[in-house]
Amino acid sequence: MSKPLLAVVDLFCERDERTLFEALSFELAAGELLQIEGANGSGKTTLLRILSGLSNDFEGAMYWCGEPIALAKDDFLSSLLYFGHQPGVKGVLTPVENLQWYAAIHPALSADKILPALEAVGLKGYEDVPCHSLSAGQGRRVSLARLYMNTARLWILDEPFTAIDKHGVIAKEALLASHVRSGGSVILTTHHDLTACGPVTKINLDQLMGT
Ligand SMILES: Nc1ncnc2c1ncn2[C@@H]1O[C@H](COP(=O)(O)OP(=O)(O)OP(=O)(O)O)[C@@H](O)[C@H]1O
Repeated sequence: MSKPLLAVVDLFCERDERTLFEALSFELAAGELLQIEGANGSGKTTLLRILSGLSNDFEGAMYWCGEPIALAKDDFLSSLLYFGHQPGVKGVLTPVENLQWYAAIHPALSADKILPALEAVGLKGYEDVPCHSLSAGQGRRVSLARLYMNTARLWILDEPFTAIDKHGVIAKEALLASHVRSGGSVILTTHHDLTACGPVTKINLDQLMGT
């Protein structure tokens, strides 16, 4: 049997002496979409940051393709696209410049896909406008354009649909569906009901903690 892409064993995390989650174990297979649910403050962002290697403030173990994640770090990081709560878009740069910068620092991003990606997120005509002149939703779309440019096996997405209009959400759901169909995996948080992504595995942090 093939090993899971990511395995999480007995994760425990507390902040300010409050347990956010404990005894959290799960496996993520290639081609699986996992939605982390929970109320505001339940620990979704904290969990995603731990899973992405951005926070070491936890107990428990994680495995990447069967290897302890510390030993598989290079492969794990080059296989990961993390989309954080903040758009990560520099206002003084244009959408094209922002994406050129992303492509330069992330090996999973392909620079020749920048213009098609901006068109795919509805920003054709805005390629060379400084991002501080864009709306909140357009700024978020610049960041989301990264998803159209990359081949990372694992996407970890924190509230990717924030500030995105209804048509944009439908398009992003189709993109997630296409990613998992082609064998990619997704872990995301969203308060939207996912209706067009295919099968969704869910973990609810409130239920885990009995709150
Ligand atoms: N660096 C930190 N130091 C101390 N407490 C923190 C830190 N980061 C998060 N917390 C606390 O941990 C709890 C969980 O925060 P987190 O952002 O993970 O929740 P969330 O489920 O993503 O919430 P939301 O749905 O509002 O985005 C909150 O009470 C928050 O105040």
